[in-house]
Amino acid sequence: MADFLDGLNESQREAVLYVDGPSLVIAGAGSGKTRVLTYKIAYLLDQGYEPWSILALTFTNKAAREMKERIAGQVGADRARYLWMGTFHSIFSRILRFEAGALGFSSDFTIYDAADSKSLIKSIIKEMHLDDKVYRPGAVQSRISNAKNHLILPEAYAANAELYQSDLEAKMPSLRDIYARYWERCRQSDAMDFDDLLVYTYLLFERFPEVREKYASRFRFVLVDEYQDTNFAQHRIVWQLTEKSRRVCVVGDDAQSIYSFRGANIDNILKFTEEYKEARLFKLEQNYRSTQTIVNAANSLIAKNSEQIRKEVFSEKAKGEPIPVFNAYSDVEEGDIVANQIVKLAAGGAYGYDDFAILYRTNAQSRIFEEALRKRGLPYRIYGGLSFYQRKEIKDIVAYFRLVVNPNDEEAFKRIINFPARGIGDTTLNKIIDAATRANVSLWTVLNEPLAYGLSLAKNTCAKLQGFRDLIAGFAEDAVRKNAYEVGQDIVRRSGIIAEIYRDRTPENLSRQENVEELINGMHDFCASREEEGNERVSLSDYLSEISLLTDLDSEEGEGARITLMTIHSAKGLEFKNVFVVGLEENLFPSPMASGSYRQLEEERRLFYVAVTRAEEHCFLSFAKSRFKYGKMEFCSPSRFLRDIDACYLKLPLDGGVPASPKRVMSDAPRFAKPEPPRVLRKVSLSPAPEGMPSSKPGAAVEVGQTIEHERFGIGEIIKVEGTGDNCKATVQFRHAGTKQLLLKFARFKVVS
Ligand SMILES: Nc1ncnc2c1ncn2[C@@H]1O[C@H](COP(=O)(O)OP(=O)(O)OP(=O)(O)O)[C@@H](O)[C@H]1O
Ligand SMILES: [Mg+2]
Repeated sequence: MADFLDGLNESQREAVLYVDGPSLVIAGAGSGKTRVLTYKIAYLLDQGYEPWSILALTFTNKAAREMKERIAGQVGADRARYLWMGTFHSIFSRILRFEAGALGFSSDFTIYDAADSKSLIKSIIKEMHLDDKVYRPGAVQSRISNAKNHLILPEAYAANAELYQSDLEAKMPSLRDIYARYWERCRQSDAMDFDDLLVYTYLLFERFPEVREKYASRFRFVLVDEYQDTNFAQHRIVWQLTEKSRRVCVVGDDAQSIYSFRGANIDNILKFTEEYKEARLFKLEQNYRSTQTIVNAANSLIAKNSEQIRKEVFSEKAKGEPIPVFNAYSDVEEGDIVANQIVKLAAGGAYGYDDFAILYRTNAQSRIFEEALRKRGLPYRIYGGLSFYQRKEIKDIVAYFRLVVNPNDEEAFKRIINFPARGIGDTTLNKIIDAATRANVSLWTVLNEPLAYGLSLAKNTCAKLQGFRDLIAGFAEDAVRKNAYEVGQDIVRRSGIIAEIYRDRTPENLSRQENVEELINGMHDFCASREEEGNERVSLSDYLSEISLLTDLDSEEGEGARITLMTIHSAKGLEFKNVFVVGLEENLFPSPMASGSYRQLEEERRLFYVAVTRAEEHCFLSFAKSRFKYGKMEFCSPSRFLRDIDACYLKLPLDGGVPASPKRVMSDAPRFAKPEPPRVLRKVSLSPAPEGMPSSKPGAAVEVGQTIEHERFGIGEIIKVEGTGDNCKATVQFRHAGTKQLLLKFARFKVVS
């Protein structure tokens, strides 16, 4: 024990060793808050706490995984495995699955993602004959979400004069009715949206004191990272669990609170010491991440905010170089400057590609950087694009899975009732929705007995509905006996989806085919690994619970080092040797939505602080003087935030220099980040039989017999080449990934021999 405490400084050690009551660690970026939590958990385990009695709540699942790995290194993987560690959403969905019955849900309840809830809100607005230009679904969704994050349920919402007033001002007087209807519809669908996972956990503990007691005594110690970004609901749940035990430790930095648009509230930090009166406050002042220049620059920046808890932060690392500010002529040139800098730094040999991150304010900025990196053959990975599970073909299949597991799932129902096309049109669907709404039942219930619910339908429409019902009911029967992988494969084949996407061999379809195979392979591996852990039959429902909260941050790291591209919001808690903070322009960063409000401007400044403090050795800032926006060129002026950093820490301003001559190593990378293929041998290929004669070799630089190295599938031998030009495809027998057909235009590989 003494050994590993050596890795802490005096104040960190004090914070770790204090376990007798509530504590709060407030400290600046890079000062070891997350490290304190990690060590504290190891310490608790060492003190005899059982792993399952420790609950640690992190901001991303990835953060939880990394923490667990570190703890495993200290106390052994066997013990670390049983820790309750994850995001609020993933931990509480687990608890809710156990306790769903009490709340009137089944344990197979669906989790609606943001797109599902938006789609349901859209239908409701339509059914209520409201104007969707006034009641914009996105705006309605965020108001409902905000209410939920404040634990305001529909009844209380309707009774609240202040909220009504605000809805009137927004010209949305019916908002409370939409909310009430939305709430009911989710219940009928046996579905919870992301916010519900918190609301229902809170309700569970509030309405069932014995259940609350059970969890409050199971979790003997509760720890929370990034506490500044918890919302009211999360804050209350932590209170429910620890009011009695008082064993709670939260860490955070008010200067990094960047999620107020999601209901996070810095006041939670302040309230903590009011509610846990005996709480001990620990401060950490030494930054172990960044050079002195970066720390000082960040300090000078955040000092411009008026609302903050005063803290000292210093670094004893190298002084470091002043922060260069690049002044690009255009957005495209900004991309080139950044890519050239990376080439230059990487050439020195001191850095791998995973030592670089490009951080931007909005996802839309990624494209330019992608192109610049791609031109130079630099490997990268984008986070925050569509995650694998949000792609259309995957969502379609997952909708089948969802309906099979939970036939009441309205959004899944609507998505696939006529996909693939089976002649059931919108008119019929609308009749079903109407009847279901009138009778307060799910769409599935109406589908089962259309006549009983007064549906007037043509005979052949009835037959089609019956066919769909039987298809799903058949899968559901199988799902009780078979494992997720077997049912999944069956569904993909028998639903007609395979026929649909193998119908023609357009490049889009080829990539869809690959994705579907990826999904099924993923299911195979999921079942295999769960079975290895001793689970008997891994059900489709188990699989769905596993994937419904995954984001692209959670997919496996790519093989080989890559440059990271992400928004600053997703970079929270992370660190990289070299960080590029780009697009520092007015109307972009700060975001145009923030410029009008002092509070929001301060939040944008905190966001900038988060960005700069991700850097360990080099931080680069850049802005462009012109940028393509909404299809036209706009001139931009440098961000006011650049003036907030003391000039002595900056190297001002630099022009781009000569763009490097682009060299091509790999061809086009796909637009979105993709989960890596599982490491075990692939068990299935869903492709139909290979086509007859190989066509003549096209102009592409590959031929049968060559060995290639693919970025994701590894080493393989080309066994067939067909098609020409853009349609040129190679069939490759990979050593560890089975046989794949690659469209050369898109494939990322190099010829080895
Ligand atoms: N006492 C220490 N000795 C050596 N390295 C340390 C020490 N404390 C922290 N570090 C290192 O400093 C870096 C920052 O630590 P950590 O990520 O825990 O900070 P943080 O306060 O959580 O930062 P953020 O506010 O960005 O989340 C990590 O690489 C960590 O391993
Ligand atoms: Mg941290």
